[in-house]
Amino acid sequence: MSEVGFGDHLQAAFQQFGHLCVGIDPHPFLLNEWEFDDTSVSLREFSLRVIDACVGQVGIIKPQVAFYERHGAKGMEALEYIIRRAREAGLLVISDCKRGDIGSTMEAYAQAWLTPGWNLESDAITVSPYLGSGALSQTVDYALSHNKGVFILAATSNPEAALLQTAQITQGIHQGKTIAAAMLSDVARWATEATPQNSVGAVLGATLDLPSLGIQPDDYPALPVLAPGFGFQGARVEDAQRLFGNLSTNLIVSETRSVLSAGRDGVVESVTRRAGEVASALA
Ligand SMILES: O=C(O)c1cc(=O)[nH]c(=O)n1[C@@H]1O[C@H](COP(=O)(O)O)[C@@H](O)[C@H]1O
Repeated sequence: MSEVGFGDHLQAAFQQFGHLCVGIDPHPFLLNEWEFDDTSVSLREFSLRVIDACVGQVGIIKPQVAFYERHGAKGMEALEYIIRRAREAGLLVISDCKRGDIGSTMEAYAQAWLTPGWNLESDAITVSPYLGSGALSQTVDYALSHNKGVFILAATSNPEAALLQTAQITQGIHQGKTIAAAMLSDVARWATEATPQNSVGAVLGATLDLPSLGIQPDDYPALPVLAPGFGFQGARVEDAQRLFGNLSTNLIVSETRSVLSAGRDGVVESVTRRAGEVASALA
């Protein structure tokens, strides 16, 4: 019997709840709006409220690790706790830790975040290929052999990224492509070869005009795509099919501030409404 991997859980989440992923980024300004102080205890309480609002409405959450790291060991303890609670409640947890280093160091990060039973065990992580995508091969192998997922940054939503990610490669198998297109091709190759399927994906910002980065979405297989940039950063989910073409099949629509700025009293309504809007946009 074949193993049930991250990709299978992702498909089940899409089918049951649609494509919304609620980011949990406890910005100090959000903590303040939610009438919490800026402490590790508040991080935990804030996150648990978001998790409660998500259970039964969305299938995927994405805690942003940086906001927990801000509080040192106590913040990381809060993160461990909320990841465990979310996974016990049936949510898929993509820990947004954006690790990127040489291969042997990446292996340690993969162990930290993707080992069953370990403190930070998540269902998937985000990683950066900007030390060379080959440096991520152990991470991809580790994730797949533990039925976990990996999302590799290809084209990011922030405007500063363009200078680097639109630069053209002048040698090797990707000669003539932009860096973003080359990264996406590498991710697509891993994604196609991966078993369990749908467990390796790319991060593509929804704020981008992909063709201007040399990326024609319909030229790629329908790999999982984590797409931040909807909502607060300005992209509209109504445009998702047009922006992502074939890649919208397995699109994870990631939103944080647009959903969480509803405040502690409005978050349940906000998550429910947004999940419905995303489901209709990608039906
Ligand atoms: O990997 C990410 O999630 C990510 C990639 C990217 O290209 N742009 C981007 O904004 N993000 C993350 O998505 C979140 C932004 O959420 P919003 O509040 O919806 O803008 C933050 O946690 C970012 O670190």
